[in-house]
Amino acid sequence: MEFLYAIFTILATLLLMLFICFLALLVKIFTGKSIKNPKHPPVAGTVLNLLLNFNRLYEYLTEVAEKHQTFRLLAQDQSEIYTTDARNIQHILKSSFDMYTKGQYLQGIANDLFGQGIFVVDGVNWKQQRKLASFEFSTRMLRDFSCDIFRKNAVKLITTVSQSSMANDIIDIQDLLMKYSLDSIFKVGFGADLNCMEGSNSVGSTFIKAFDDTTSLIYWRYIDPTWKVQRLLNIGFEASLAKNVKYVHRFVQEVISKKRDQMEMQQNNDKEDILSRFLIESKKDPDKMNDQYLRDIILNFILAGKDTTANTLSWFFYMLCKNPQVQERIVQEIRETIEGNSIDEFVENTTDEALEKMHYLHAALSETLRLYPAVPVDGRCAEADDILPDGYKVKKGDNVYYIAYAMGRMTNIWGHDAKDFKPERWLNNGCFQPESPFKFIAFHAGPRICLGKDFAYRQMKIASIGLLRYFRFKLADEKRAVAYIPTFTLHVNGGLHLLAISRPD
Ligand code: HEM
Repeated sequence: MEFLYAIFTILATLLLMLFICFLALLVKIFTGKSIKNPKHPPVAGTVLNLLLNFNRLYEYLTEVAEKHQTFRLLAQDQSEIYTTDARNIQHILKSSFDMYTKGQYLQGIANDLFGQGIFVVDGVNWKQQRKLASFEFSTRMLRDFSCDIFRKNAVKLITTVSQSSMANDIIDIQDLLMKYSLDSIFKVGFGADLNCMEGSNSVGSTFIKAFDDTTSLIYWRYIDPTWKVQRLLNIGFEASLAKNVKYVHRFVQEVISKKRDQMEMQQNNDKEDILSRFLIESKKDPDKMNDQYLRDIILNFILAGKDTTANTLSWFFYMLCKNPQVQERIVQEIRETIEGNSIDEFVENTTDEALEKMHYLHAALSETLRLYPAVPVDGRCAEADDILPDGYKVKKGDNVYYIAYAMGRMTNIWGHDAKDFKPERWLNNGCFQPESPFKFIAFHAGPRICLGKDFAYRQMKIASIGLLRYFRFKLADEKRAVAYIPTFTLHVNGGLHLLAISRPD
């Protein structure tokens, strides 16, 4: 009885909070001076519209963006401005970089998990991490080490798919690719083996689950206006979030301690992984670069590298099943470029040189990211009043978001066939032609453009070349609708179920 009473009290508190938010928004709608002012972006609704359309969030934003290139949704304290205008995007991400930051809103939401990591911080902290990480990412050592890991893991990927193919089993390719990318980023990040793909490490599976649950629950904070109360009372989603964050932090902390001990024992080993290189760097400034700081850096890299590439590859395979002629065209390019008698020899031959020759594959991956950007919506917070290049006013504290998902589908940006999957649009005489990063915004743009872009393309190419060379993929159930779950990245809801048919040599 007492338990039921507690549940009732919690639900009543949450409903009351929602009701207060709703009233606050109503007051704002009827009294807000800027609501009908044409100098401000048109109001398309309130943030409650996001909650009501949660399951089709990006379709909803696309529909509104088709009517207004820039619009806003009212929130309690500020406006949430959304834009698909490349001029505005260049302004917030580059020309007025210092005026648009990650902001306290995002930091308040993401801090519990990502602490002081590169994704969340601004100013001096960001500059220091960016400088260090850019240097590491440009080294030949990291490039060679990571490609070597991608190849070794690609062999495991092919072997796993081969077993399912022989048994005629359905494969959840997204699940497998998640494991592939987590094993890879873990090895490149920490120099440690997680072995998720082989399923030999139950600790690895528990870590993935805790990490995934944590990121979904953090994302929910954008939608749920009652999350702060839940956190304060340690109830509902927030109670489960707190438990998961604790587990993830403890896990990473242990990896760091182990690495430190290992490095002290083996003075002369090659410091190829990112953590070892940051640990060496930390000796120069041990007070600032303490274990917690290193934990935040590494967690941010896992977030950056795991879901983005695995999700993109999943949508890529989905597109190839929907467009079998593109699948065959890629296989033709693979056969023309890379040879090898055994799987090991073939994968070993996916050298940097070979990857660079594969223009059509590069185009097909970019086309996937145009329609299914791994980060579908991203934004910045205005630190001062401003006017966007399209003439609309922004108030200090407003968030300005760009909708990458909508942009890829807009005919005013990509032409009448914007919604079609056409790798050819990226090619000129068979050679890949890059687009302006403010138009093709999947990797962000300006000084904070994705640091792992080349790294990600190499990883995605090595995995897809290996899989497509040995198998033809088709959807296990053509009738099953494929949709996304709205989180930080574009995740296929319920996985992507495929059949892999062995290709003759
Ligand atoms: C298809 C794969 C990927 C896509 C689409 C992608 C996209 C993005 C986007 C949109 C951002 C901007 C986030 C923001 O500041 O709001 C970003 C930042 C970043 N990405 Fe990626 N990413 C991918 C893979 C990777 C990988 C594999 C790594 C590293 C292992 C990586 C490392 C980073 C880092 C460190 C930043 C932060 C840069 C900064 O704030 O200065 N990314 N990425």
